[in-house]
Amino acid sequence: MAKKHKLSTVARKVLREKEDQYIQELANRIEEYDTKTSKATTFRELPISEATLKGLRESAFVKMTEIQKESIPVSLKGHDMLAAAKTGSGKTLAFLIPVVEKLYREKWTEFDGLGALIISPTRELAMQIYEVLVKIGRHSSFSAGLVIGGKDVKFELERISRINILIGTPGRILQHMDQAVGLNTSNLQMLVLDEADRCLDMGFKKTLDAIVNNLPPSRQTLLFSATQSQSIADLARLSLTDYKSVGTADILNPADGPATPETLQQSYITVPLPDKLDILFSFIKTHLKTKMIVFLSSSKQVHFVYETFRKMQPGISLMHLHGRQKQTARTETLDKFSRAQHTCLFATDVVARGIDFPAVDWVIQADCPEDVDTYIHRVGRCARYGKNGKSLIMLTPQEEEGFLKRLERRKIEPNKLTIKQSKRKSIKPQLQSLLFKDPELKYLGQKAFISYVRSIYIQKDKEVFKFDELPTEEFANSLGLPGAPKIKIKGMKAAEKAKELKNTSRQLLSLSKANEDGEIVKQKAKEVRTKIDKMFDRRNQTVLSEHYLNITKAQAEADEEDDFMTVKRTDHILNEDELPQLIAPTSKRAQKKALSKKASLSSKGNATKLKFDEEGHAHPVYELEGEEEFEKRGDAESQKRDYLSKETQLMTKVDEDDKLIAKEKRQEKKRKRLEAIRREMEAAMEDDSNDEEGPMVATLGTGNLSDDMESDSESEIQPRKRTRFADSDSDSDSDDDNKQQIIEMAAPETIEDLESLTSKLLSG
Ligand SMILES: Nc1ncnc2c1ncn2[C@@H]1O[C@H](COP(=O)(O)OP(=O)(O)OP(=O)(O)O)[C@@H](O)[C@H]1O
Repeated sequence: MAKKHKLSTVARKVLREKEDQYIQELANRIEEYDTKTSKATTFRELPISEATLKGLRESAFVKMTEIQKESIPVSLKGHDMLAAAKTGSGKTLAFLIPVVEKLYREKWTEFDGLGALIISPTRELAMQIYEVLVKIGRHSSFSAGLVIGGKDVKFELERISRINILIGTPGRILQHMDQAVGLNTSNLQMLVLDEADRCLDMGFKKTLDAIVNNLPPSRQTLLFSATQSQSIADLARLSLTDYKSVGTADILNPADGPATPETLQQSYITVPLPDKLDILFSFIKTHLKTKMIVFLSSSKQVHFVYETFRKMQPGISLMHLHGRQKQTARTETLDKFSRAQHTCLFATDVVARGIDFPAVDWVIQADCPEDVDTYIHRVGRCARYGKNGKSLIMLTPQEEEGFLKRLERRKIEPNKLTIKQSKRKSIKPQLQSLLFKDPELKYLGQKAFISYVRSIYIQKDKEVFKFDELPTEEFANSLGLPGAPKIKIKGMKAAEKAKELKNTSRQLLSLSKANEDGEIVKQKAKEVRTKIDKMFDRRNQTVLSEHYLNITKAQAEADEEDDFMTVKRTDHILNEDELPQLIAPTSKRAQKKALSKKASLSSKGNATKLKFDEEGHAHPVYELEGEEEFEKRGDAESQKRDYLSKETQLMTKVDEDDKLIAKEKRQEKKRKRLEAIRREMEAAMEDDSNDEEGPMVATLGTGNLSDDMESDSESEIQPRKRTRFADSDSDSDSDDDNKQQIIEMAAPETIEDLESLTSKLLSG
């Protein structure tokens, strides 16, 4: 036994020496590789390790894409890099291979701690990078981990110290760095920023600065993106030293052609805002045998369109994905959509960047993106890796000219499409009926309306997004709403504010308009209204007012719109002229009601208030006291002084109490305001792909990602069924040497399994 052990030690020593020699050879080959003259087209021709080559081969990666050919040899040489390449061109491998190779050449082990940090702006993208890393690094001997928020930091701490390659979203990574015994980055060799320009966008800048300040300056840094919207100066902030630019000229210089894939067929249609949903529904109905993504501007839009279209059954499976869903739901949808053949996914820009969905036929941009970069990333979800794909953008007449001009500047010239009249079908009546029947849907509609209007209002590019020209009333109708919910925008002009103030007499107005159920039936001058219309209005009023009450009750609970927009009123059309006056009820029923109220009051005459003494005798509230009794209590002057002093004391006391109450109220209000700001910041980070504050966490070695995501305590994690896998080169576990290559692990079926797979130290 001892002899055997000695032998294997010797064998290991020999192996180690061989490995050292091999690594030295690799280093020499890298040194000798001439990035200008060498014409390697396959991964095999690169100076990279057998372990990585094997991982690549087993994942069917043989030939390199352009960006891979250009960037990998340069990164292998240890240069900092700013790399840009079109969507779907294989950037993920372009940075993962140098990362894996660097640690391999450094003979990194779990005891060396964190060797590489990969930052992605969204959780979904982080998970995807992780999956690719697991595939190509399956024969490498270090661990990888995913930190995307959610699990309490303590839970991750023990595991994080053993991770060699960490992938995560900026917020969560920083959170770990901020821990007293947090992430130890002193040994870090490489930093990668995927979707670098997005990582530098507003909201991430400070976080990234803080992260970078925590990293050793000697590291190698790689920045990758499909667009380079930020200036080079911004990127240099990340202390790129003596960096090489790869592929950036194509992306930055429109003269070299569009920044979109050649295999992408791009088109646009001009659609008035109120017709958008009709056209979208017709489009889906006529493309049932396709896989498409429909981009909308906000989570609420996505939610509303998904819920209503689902009820109208277009004949294709529908899915939805946005930043306000729980991470488990998001992951599940991503997974389902990836596997589906014919389906339609409604999404926000949370999946606009980086996500590699297989075989997407169409990308529909139902709402205009905020800028051309977002356009490029959205359409980049199809036509990936040389495959064909089609995109369609719906532009309102207000947006058309401005946005096409911006696209043209980047050499993107989509074809104009027109819609056949015969294919046009209005879904307005169906939507109205749906919303009429389902108060929740109606509420969603109102929220969708508000968030769309808000999204236009907050756009920076006022030449494209013309808030003042929004056909709000027609748009609200097109969503199935009876009218546009009124929206108050902070910073309104004084005149508009005065107008709002005028509305305070609305209660009076409402009273006289109340029907027998106490509901307010809105009047629309000279408009013929059906019974259904009236019922619809009544329902509408009830639904929103209920929610409105909830919204106004606690400002702190208000969602992000409430910062600068609030639902000001719930009935939709208000004739300002009729506001402050006393209103004569117009309907017969209301007249009758008003009269009967009046009649009943007058018939009762003026009420006299009485009070009862201890014997039960009634007295008027105010009784004149007899003169004798009055004089018994002293002269009038002293009685007056006593009375005044008593009342003053009382008032001082009441005043103090009032002040105390007012102070408490102020403090409460302040607390709520701060709370609202905190929530809003969290929501802003959570939405639009800025997900690092969210509640999800996954670390390598937990064994099951979904358990991590759902459970709050370690104890909730269930043990999994374990399967034995052998290294493909070893076919028996009977002999001791082979036994060393056998790893016990769970069957890799899902991302959770993949994650647990990398937690093991696999032998190379
Ligand atoms: N060398 C290769 N051989 C075969 N397939 C590849 C190769 N490189 C990448 N791919 C495939 O091409 C697709 C796009 O790759 P990837 O997601 O890395 O693109 P990207 O450039 O990062 O796109 P985006 O800018 O949208 O993030 C993926 O499905 C990937 O598996």
